[in-house]
Amino acid sequence: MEDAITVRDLVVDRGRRRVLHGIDCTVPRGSVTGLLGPSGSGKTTLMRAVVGVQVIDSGTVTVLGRPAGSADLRHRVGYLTQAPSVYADLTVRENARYFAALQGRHAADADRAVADVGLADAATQLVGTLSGGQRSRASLACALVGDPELVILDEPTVGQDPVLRADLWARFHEMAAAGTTLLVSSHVMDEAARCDRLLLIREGRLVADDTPDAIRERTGVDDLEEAFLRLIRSSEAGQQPAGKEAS
Ligand SMILES: Nc1ncnc2c1ncn2[C@@H]1O[C@H](COP(=O)(O)OP(=O)(O)OP(=O)(O)O)[C@@H](O)[C@H]1O
Repeated sequence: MEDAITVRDLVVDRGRRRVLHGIDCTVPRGSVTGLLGPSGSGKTTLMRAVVGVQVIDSGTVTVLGRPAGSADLRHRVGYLTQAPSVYADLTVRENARYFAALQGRHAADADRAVADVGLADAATQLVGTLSGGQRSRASLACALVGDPELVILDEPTVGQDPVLRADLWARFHEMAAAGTTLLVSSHVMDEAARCDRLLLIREGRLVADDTPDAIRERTGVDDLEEAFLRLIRSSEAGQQPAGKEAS
C-alpha cells in the first residue's frame, strides 16, 4: 500500500536560515510514527510542510497520494499545532461541536472526541478557564473530531500527567489499528518507545527513519535516548547516517 506521506529532498529556509536540509522520509499508513528531535531541530517545520502551510524551497511532499496542501486534503488531514486553536469563550463541548459541524459531523461525534481526550468532566467548562494541559487536550479533540485519515500532532502530550499521557498514546494506537495514520512530534525521548516507527531529526537533517527495535539493534543499546546519541555521533563522524535505506 502506498505510504501516507512521502517526503523527497525537502529543503526549507525560514528567515534566511536553512531549517530543513534535504529531508527524505516516508510515513506508512495505519501506524504511529514519532517525529523526535531536540527543540529547534525542525519538527514543526516538517509538519507544516506536510500539512501544506509551509513555503518550501525545493523537494516534494506527497500526502495521501496528493501534493501537500491540496484543497481536497483539507478534510482528510487533522493538524494539532503547539498553540491550542480553540475558542476561549466557548465551552469544550461547544468548541468540539463547532469543529464537528464544519466537518459535517454530528454532536455525538464531538462528544465522543471530548471523552476520548479525557475531558468529559470538563465538557461544559469554558475553554478560557481550563489549565494549559486541558486546553491542549480540548484542541486535540477538535483536531480529531472529523476522524481524519492522517493526523499530524505537534507535541500533543506536553503538560499532561503520566496517566493522561499513557491514555493518549493508547488512544493513538487504537486509531492506528483502525487505519488512521498518525505523525506525532515530541522532544521527550521516553515517548519514542511508544511509536511504531521513528523519524529522528537533528539540525534539520534526518538521523534515523526506522522502528525502535531496529534502531536499538543497529546501535546496540536498549535505551532510545542513548541510541539517538550514538546515531548523532556516528553521523557527525561522517559515517552513513542510519536509516531504512542504509540498513
Ligand atoms: N517564523 C520563523 N522565522 C524564522 N525562523 C524560524 C521561524 N520559525 C522557526 N524558525 C526556526 O527554524 C528552526 C526550526 O524550528 P521548528 O519550530 O521547526 O523546530 P522544532 O523542532 O519544532 O522545535 P520545538 O521542539 O522547540 O517546537 C529553529 O531554528 C527556529 O528558530
